[in-house]
Amino acid sequence: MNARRSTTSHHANPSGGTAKAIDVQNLTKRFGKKVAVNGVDIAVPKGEVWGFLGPNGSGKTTTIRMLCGLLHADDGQGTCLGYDFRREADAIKRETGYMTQRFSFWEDLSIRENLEFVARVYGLSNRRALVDDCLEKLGLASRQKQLAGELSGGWKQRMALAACTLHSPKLLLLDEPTAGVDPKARRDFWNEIHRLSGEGITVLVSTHYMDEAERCDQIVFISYGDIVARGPVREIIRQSGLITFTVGGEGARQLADRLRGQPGVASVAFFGALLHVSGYDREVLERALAPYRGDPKLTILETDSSLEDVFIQLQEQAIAKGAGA
Ligand SMILES: Nc1ncnc2c1ncn2[C@@H]1O[C@H](COP(=O)(O)OP(=O)(O)OP(=O)(O)O)[C@@H](O)[C@H]1O
Repeated sequence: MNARRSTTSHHANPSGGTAKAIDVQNLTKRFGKKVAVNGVDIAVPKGEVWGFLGPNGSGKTTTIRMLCGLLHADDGQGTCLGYDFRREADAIKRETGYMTQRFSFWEDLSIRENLEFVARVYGLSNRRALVDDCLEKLGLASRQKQLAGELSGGWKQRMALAACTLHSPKLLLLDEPTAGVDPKARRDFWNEIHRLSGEGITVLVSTHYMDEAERCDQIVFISYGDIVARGPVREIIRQSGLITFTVGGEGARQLADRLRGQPGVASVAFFGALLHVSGYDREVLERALAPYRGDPKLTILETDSSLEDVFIQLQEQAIAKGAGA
């Protein structure tokens, strides 16, 4: 089921159009001969939550770091929060909260001490009240004296979110904020993201989790430095043109190897007890499944392709393109 929030028109600006928090074109970064980000365009309306997806090493972190001025772009133009992203990095940093992949706080300081430290680094006034307010909003007040090093993964991430929102940023760039965090803590974390978005904060969040992608207003899928799909989840699934059948029942598992590589079968994957068999041509796909239709122990049904089906396909296409290049 698509768990997306209903969004966004309430964030439209008074002039009628929807103002952009991020509006960059041709963003490019090379490391030696390697092109990590290859002329990417991203335009995120203010107040929306966008998901940034892609296989490991596809350029998500590099893009995020260029957007907040931590990494110099080799090419590209545009604005972040209305500032020129190449020339006004300091202004962007002041109004942006960036959460890195790795926990980067003092493990031997308490939650409160960490937040007070961050408040000092930002030169914020009225620090005590600010930290109090932030602890309260993020449900950290009762744990404020706990050492950061003793927190579970979920609470660490919550503290990191508190730290990167302390200075009231307008934009949050979150790099895999929930990696390794349990489902309940992930859900709580996402509730916070949506609460912040409700306050008008724009969020770009990278993730490998499909359920998280489905909570975003739109997603951008990047592979080998290129954007290969973008849009609301349903739209990406529709545009993919992918057709999926599920195969269930006794013996379904044994079918996987037989179906893989058959004409018309683009991918075969297990989703719990069901086998998802996907392709682009219904007729050819039906032909591949036809020999098993008569088996009374098997149930073969057409289903909506999931984002994960599409994600796997996009990834395989990108790998094939990379191999052929
Ligand atoms: N400082 C660097 N020097 C050289 N190569 C780098 C550097 N930073 C990133 N890269 C390379 O650039 C490519 C993109 O990396 P990046 O970290 O942006 O990917 P990612 O999509 O964030 O991956 P992950 O999902 O694993 O975090 C990778 O091939 C990576 O090895």
